[in-house]
Amino acid sequence: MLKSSLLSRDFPIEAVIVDLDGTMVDTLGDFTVAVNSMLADLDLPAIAASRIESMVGKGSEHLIRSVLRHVRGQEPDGALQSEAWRRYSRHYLEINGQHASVYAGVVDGLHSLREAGLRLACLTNKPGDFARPLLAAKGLARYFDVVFGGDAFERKKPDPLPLRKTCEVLGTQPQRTLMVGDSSNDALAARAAGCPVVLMRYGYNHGEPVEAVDADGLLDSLAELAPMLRAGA
Ligand SMILES: O=C(O)COP(=O)(O)O
Ligand SMILES: [Mg+2]
Repeated sequence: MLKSSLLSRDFPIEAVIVDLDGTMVDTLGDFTVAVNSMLADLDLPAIAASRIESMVGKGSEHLIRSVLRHVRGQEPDGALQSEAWRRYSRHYLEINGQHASVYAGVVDGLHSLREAGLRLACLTNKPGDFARPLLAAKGLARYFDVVFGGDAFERKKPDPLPLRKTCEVLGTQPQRTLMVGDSSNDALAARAAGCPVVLMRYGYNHGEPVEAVDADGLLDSLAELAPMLRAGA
């Protein structure tokens, strides 16, 4: 269901910025395998996928820090953090996409948005070197004019900077650029940047119900979006 403000004739949507993890691809399996391989290397105990799910969303450095804090019960020092990061990124790149699946409706949804003449950007907090091969492996890269990872700009979502910069590159105003995400990170960044925002109900919202997040609508499938935008144009 979308709020009517999103369908305003004053600001028709010209471009869509799409989040990656939890929005287009269910990557929890990849995160779990890479994190637990890293923990095994460091002789640390494994962590459950359900726990990892609540730690995903603020980029890989944040994930590693949260995992180490959880399994050791204390803040990791810089040396452990960098060794963990080195091992995690090696494992992640080895298995990238093998334990991940594209959510139902994503391919149809992206195809329809392009058919409707909208420009598309992928903006994720995942490092760009992880995101680009994943999009390519899942056949999603072709839909995007640009792809920005969490290391593309000085700050990540929930800071509005990545959305503002992406709008600049797309050549669209924030009010005409819709953010599609799955978490409060995406919604906070969009609100602060002045972009309308819709969230998928099925993603990872730091273990919190997504219904509680301030957004312009919630979707069960990305395939619902283009017909809704067309109806409001
Ligand atoms: O890698 C993460 O932490 C989450 O990435 P996302 O911004 O695509 O949800
Ligand atoms: Mg996400």
